[in-house]
This record gives sequence, C-alpha cells and structure tokens, in this order.
Amino acid sequence: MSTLQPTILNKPSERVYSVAKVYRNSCSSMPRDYWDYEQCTDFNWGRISNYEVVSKIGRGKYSEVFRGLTVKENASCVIKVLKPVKMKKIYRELKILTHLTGGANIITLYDIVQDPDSKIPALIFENVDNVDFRKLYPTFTLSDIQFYFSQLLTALDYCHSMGIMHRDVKPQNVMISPKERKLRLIDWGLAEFYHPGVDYNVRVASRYHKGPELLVNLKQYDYSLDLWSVGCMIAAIIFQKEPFFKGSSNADQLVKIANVLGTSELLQYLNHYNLPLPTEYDEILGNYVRKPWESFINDRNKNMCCVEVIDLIDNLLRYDHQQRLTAQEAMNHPFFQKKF
Ligand SMILES: Nc1ncnc2c1ncn2[C@@H]1O[C@H](COP(=O)(O)OP(=O)(O)OP(=O)(O)O)[C@@H](O)[C@H]1O
Repeated sequence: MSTLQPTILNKPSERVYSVAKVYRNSCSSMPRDYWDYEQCTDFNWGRISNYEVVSKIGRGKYSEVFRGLTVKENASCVIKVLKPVKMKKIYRELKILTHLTGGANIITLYDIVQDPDSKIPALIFENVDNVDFRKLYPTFTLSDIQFYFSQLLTALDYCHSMGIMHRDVKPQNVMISPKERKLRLIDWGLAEFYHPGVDYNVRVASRYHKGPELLVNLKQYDYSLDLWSVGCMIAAIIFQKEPFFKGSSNADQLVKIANVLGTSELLQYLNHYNLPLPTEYDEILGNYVRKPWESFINDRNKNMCCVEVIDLIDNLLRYDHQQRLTAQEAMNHPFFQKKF
C-alpha cells in the first residue's frame, strides 16, 4: 500500500472560531479512507451493460438524469450521468453515497458504472415517483408536514452522525412519493465531510436556501447549515410563501433575511464570531427591525399556523448557526409530538 500524503481536507484553520455542537469527531474517528476522497479512491465499478436508459427526467447543473431499467430484473431505476467536472468532486459524491446508502430516507445507490470510452461515470439509484413540490406542498396538512419533515430530519441526523453535511437541502432535492408516503434525500453532489475548524467553501447550496453563514463568508460552518434550509422549507409551506426568502442575488438574499430577522441581530451574529460584514452590503443593507412571525399569518394560512410549528421555525431560522436546533433536537421538538 502506498503511503498517504498530508492533506488539507482535515487541516484546521489557524484561527478556529466555530466548531459543530454535535458529531464533531465523526470523521476523525474513522480510518482515513473514509473521508479522504483525494487519495483513497478505490470503487467497485459495475457494468454499464446491466442498465438501459428509458427516458430523460431531468437536467441538473452537474448531470443529466434518466429513468432506466435493470436489464436482468427489468426493475426501474434512475441513471444520473455526470457532466465532466473535476474528478475530485465526482469521487466525493461517490464516496459519500457509498457511506450513506442504506440509511433511512437516503436515496439508495444501486451501482456506479463508467462509460468505457468517455470514462464518464453514471450513478444508478432507486427510483422515486416524485410529485413536484409546487403541486404537492400546497396539499399538505399539518400532519403531512409532521410526517415528511420527521423523515427528512431522520435522513439529516443520519448523514450528520456519519460526519457529512448535505449542503444543498431544498425542495428539488427531496423526492416524495405521496402514494407510498416515501421520502428520499437526493443529490449528494455538494455534500462534504465535516472536520472541526476547517474553512469550507461558502459557494454551496442554492440561493433561496443558503444560510446566513454562507452569505457573510463565515467559512467554519457545519451540519447546522442544513437545518437553516429545512427552516426555509417549513416556513415556505406554513406561511404559503414559496420560497420564504426570495433574494434576486446572493447579496440580496441576505437583505431579504435581514428584513425578517433584523439588521442589529445580524451584526450581533457577526460580532459574536469576530467577523466583518462584507463590504458588498454597505450600500444595500437597510436598518431593519425584526419582524414577529405572527406578521406572516393571514386568512389563507392561519389554519396551518399552530404555536408549535411557529416555534419550530423560530428555532431553525436563527442567524447564529450554533443556536439552531440540531436535526435530533428538531425531531424532538413539541411540533413532532403533537397529535393533529
Ligand atoms: N432517485 C430519483 N428518483 C426520481 N427523480 C430523481 C432521482 N434522482 C434525481 N431525480 C431527478 O433529477 C433531478 C436532478 O438530479 P440531481 O439533483 O441529483 O442532479 P444535479 O445535477 O446534482 O442537480 P442540481 O443542478 O439541482 O444540483 C432532480 O431534481 C429530480 O427531479
């Protein structure tokens, strides 16, 4: 076996100002090949001839996705053909998926195959008969929200416990088949291994679901980033405002957040971690007073706005990532205990 070189993947920053409240040593307690997707890249490749493309279902930034069939069993599957990106990113997604597959409500990875000529990898997944969230979410009762979000939080608690942050939680990445009452968290292409004190790239997640930490360039973020995105999803459904924070650019996204959570509270957050407000906000950030959640209640959504769900939203949509509920705390929140 060749000796592994030192790596920056788990190298803490010179100034460590924030570490995860939970599961901070999940990766360090595992052998190096668990998290080192740069130097430990042995995978069991399957045979591409075992799968057949049926029709196209989607096109993402990083892939083309097809509905497919397994040749032997004639069973349905999903084939995600990756676009040419850095091998490092591909290996990261493959490694993370091989660790997480089999976890509750995590999309199951059946196989990884490679086109023999182009060497382009394709991932073979279980199929979910997803109903588009724009059609599905408006039909949700509080009991449905309770059911599906406890499923989503279970998936997140599992990946966090395995030392992995998803970093792109949004409705488009949560497949739901209401007929089977099945939820699967998909798209692990931006997911990353968590190591305490490491500076991460803040250019992750999709604009409307980006946590404030990403928008203020706080690089030592952790699993709690995913809980912000969950908060955005729940708030959007409850208040019938999709998406809940609709920024027209990354900078405007933070302005939209400050408009609700307040400007002085944002400055307090930055102050707490001794970080400057990036200069791009100088001209655009107004002095907003925090809005009470009740101000989002109206005649159309009032039946959804129970005290417990508002309190859950309040405890997820916190500037300070360390003050947000963890996935496990969220699952134990009174909203999930209530009988509807
Ligand atoms: N297992 C699956 N079952 C059903 N549909 C799926 C499945 N996997 C992916 N899809 C569909 O394909 C789309 C793209 O998949 P995915 O998000 O994994 O690709 P991506 O290239 O990383 O996308 P993005 O640009 O949004 O990051 C999904 O939004 C979904 O509509």
